[in-house]
Amino acid sequence: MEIIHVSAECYPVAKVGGLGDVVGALPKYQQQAGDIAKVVLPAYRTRFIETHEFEQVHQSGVWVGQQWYHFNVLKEKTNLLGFDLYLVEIPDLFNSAQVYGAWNDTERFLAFQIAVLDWINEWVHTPDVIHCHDHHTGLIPFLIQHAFKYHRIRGVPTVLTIHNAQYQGQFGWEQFYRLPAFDPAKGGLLGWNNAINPLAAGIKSAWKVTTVSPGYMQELYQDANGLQDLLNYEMGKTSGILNGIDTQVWDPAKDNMLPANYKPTTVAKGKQANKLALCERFDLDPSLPLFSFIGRLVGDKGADLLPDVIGRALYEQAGKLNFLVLGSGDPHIEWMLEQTRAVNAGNFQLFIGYDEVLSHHIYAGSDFLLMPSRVEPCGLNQMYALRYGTIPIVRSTGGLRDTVTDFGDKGGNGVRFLHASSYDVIHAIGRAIELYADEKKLLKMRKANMLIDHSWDRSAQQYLDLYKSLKQ
Ligand SMILES: Nc1ncnc2c1ncn2[C@@H]1O[C@H](COP(=O)(O)OP(=O)(O)O[C@H]2O[C@H](CO)[C@@H](O)[C@H](O)[C@H]2O)[C@@H](O)[C@H]1O
Repeated sequence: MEIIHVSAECYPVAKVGGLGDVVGALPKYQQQAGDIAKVVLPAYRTRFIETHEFEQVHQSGVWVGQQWYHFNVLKEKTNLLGFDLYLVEIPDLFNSAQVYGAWNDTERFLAFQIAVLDWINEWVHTPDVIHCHDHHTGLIPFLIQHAFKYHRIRGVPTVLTIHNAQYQGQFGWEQFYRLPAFDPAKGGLLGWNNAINPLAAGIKSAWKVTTVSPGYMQELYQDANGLQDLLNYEMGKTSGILNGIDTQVWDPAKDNMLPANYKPTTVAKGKQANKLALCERFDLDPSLPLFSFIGRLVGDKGADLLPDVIGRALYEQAGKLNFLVLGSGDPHIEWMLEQTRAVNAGNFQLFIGYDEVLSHHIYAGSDFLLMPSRVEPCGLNQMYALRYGTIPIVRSTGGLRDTVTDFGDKGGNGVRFLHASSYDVIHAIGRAIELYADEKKLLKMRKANMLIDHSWDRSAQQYLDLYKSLKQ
């Protein structure tokens, strides 16, 4: 079976968050299972793209409204990632390393989607399925079915995976002329709430719609940032498939980004060595339990709670714990965290920015990983934490609820709390400090957590079963 993943991110080519991890891993597992998996993404000017070799396999141009853009399709030469990587180079629109947040994002991702379909339309064969990820590729299922120029590939099944329904990519109806000509009777499929909504268009037009955990799918029927009615209407074609993690990239026994490698049997010594190096770098006392946070500093991740949580926990539990935060995002949250550090520097350190190597080191060198997310479709951090013997402390929501159980219950692997409030997070931290004091229990949990299988094998099979169900 030939599967084409179309995405805005793919690790290690271009990664902003968890979407990159998923699109960098799932195709690899599909390829290992004997299928042909290809990934197509825009050619940003990221370090990976600048430092690897590509061959040109196609060149053409697209009209986006009255604007003409030349594009090339480039293929990575060595199959380095374990699957074929194709980049759509549109020099006029993707001319920096920036993935999202450009003033003309709508134009950039529209041109990208049209270029991808134009290219696939020219192939001599057709793929078995086109798998789209998030709203940046959400117009593809609509265009392939209703834009006149794609009639050759009309029958190709499409799957849309929602990694985060908070982001939908809406733009005004006055811009509909930018899309390739389509059957006007079908125009309503593009819209939601008086705007063209690429995520809604994808949900309406894709043959199957998935999201990244069963728990989040259930939540989306109640609240999907305005799309809940649509998801209820389309319920029959929706399902939740839990993300896996790339156990080759995320393996504490072999991870070359760590100062010290370790496995379940050597976790006590290994984690201590990583913690010592981490605490030395950030000037923190290694004898205290280390609570860390890694991620985008946005309200959905509960990052706005961190300044209050850190300030109050360090006051209430003075001298009993340290915090470390790695992330970037909302400038106000960044500023609040800087202020919190200014008065708690001995027990709280902060790295504002994106640093893949440091993130690996924090997963390995921390005792606890905090995830007070308001919304968490799946969450990968808690699975990385489990694999690195770090205890996750999570709000009971979405994929976090599907993967973390409370240590108060038999066989529990982490600490869970209910509300995204400082009070609940601080209470959970208090329970974690008690757990830390029980060395025997902590070690047993760490060892057991490291052995939990969150690899992609099972989920990749679920995707395969889904694709097979689409074969006519
Ligand atoms: N400053 C920083 N420096 C280094 N690394 C950083 C970093 N900030 C984040 N990361 C890394 O980015 C990834 C974040 O993964 P999440 O699953 O939390 O992501 P996100 O919310 O972006 O993705 C969405 O898609 C994913 C995939 O489906 C879902 O799991 C998730 O719930 C959904 O919100 C992890 O690999 C983390 O280590």
